[in-house]
Amino acid sequence: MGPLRSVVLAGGGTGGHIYPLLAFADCLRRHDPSVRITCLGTPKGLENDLIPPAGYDLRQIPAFQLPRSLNMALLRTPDRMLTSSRAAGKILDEVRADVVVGFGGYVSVPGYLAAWRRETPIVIHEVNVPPGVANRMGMRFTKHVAVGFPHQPRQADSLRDARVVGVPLRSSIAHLDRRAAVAHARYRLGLRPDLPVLFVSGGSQGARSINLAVAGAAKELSRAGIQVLHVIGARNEPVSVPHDLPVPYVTVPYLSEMELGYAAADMMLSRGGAMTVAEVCAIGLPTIFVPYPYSNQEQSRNAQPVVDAGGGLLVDDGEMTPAWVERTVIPLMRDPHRLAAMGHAAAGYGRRDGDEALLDFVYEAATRG
Ligand SMILES: CC(=O)N[C@H]1[C@@H](OP(=O)(O)OP(=O)(O)OC[C@H]2O[C@@H](n3ccc(=O)[nH]c3=O)[C@H](O)[C@@H]2O)O[C@H](CO)[C@@H](O)[C@@H]1O
Repeated sequence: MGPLRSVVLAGGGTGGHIYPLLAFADCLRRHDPSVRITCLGTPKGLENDLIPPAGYDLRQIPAFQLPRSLNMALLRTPDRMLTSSRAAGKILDEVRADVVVGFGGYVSVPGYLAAWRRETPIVIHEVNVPPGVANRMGMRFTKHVAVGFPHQPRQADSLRDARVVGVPLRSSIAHLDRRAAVAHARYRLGLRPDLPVLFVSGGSQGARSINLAVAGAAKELSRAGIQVLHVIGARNEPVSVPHDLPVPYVTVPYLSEMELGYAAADMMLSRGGAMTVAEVCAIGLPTIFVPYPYSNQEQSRNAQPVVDAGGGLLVDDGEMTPAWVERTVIPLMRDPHRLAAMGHAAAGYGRRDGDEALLDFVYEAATRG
């Protein structure tokens, strides 16, 4: 592999764009501690909470609102986007970027534009079908497109020539041995070691419908001897569950050490964000997916292949009621054989080496142009 001296990483807004960026940065640093890594972010995005604590240089460029459609974005290339792209360009020049790797989200667009103007190689990593607006814009400037899942090139024309590399996952998740870590994880989370655990998460923002449905079933779950670990979402109102439940029902606004939740869990109930799908499959955790209903079926498309392989269930958000949770979750959680079979099927769809595969692709793109 040829040497890379300086790499600029762009992606932000939600956890779904930032976590793969960080996992890739870790992989890059592991392979070559001398490579300079610079991340582009906006002043308000979640990247400010996640990237600097992970030890990476985060440079802020001015934020702008990206229209939801590509045509609108191209028609009304707003002044603010140009201002942002000039700011990104200054950073690329200063760090002498060899390559820009973008993970989507509005902050990646100025990075793509600036790199294109300088003829700096661009690599795009996309985890969704269809690709987001930012990455679709970026694809006009590069042929180096990588995707997270094998079904994406079959389902979106724009991804037909993309390389399937998998999804870069945090190494604490990619290398998680659930069986070895379960006792410690349950202890850390205040859960009992001996009873099954349902792990509930609405993605990086939390999900109100899931929160209400599961909390509404708290009494019945508890009566069935099922413990719950429930990530509510930092901006959502707390859920109300009875105080005198006989088994633990633990709620947290956000779980930074997501691997603890994954290790503690026997089953997950979650949104179908692409990172979550990639993570539960990599670790073989059976999951009930409840896709976010307002984003163009993006999340049901993420989860469908896993469900087809037998690794999980797919449920409409509209069905999320306490009665549904009681009817479906309780019998499933009481059936360890079925859970094991689902976990095994999910693992068959997952992979743990997305970071390494993307790194190979980036080296190729940067050295061959
Ligand atoms: C509503 C919406 O548009 N959602 C999109 C958003 O999802 P969003 O960012 O919610 O979801 P993802 O599931 O892709 O990623 C969530 C990430 O946050 C982490 N996490 C979550 C909760 C927590 O307490 N702690 C924690 O660390 C998860 O481990 C995961 O790595 O980006 C995804 C990737 O582009 C898309 O597929 C989703 O459709």
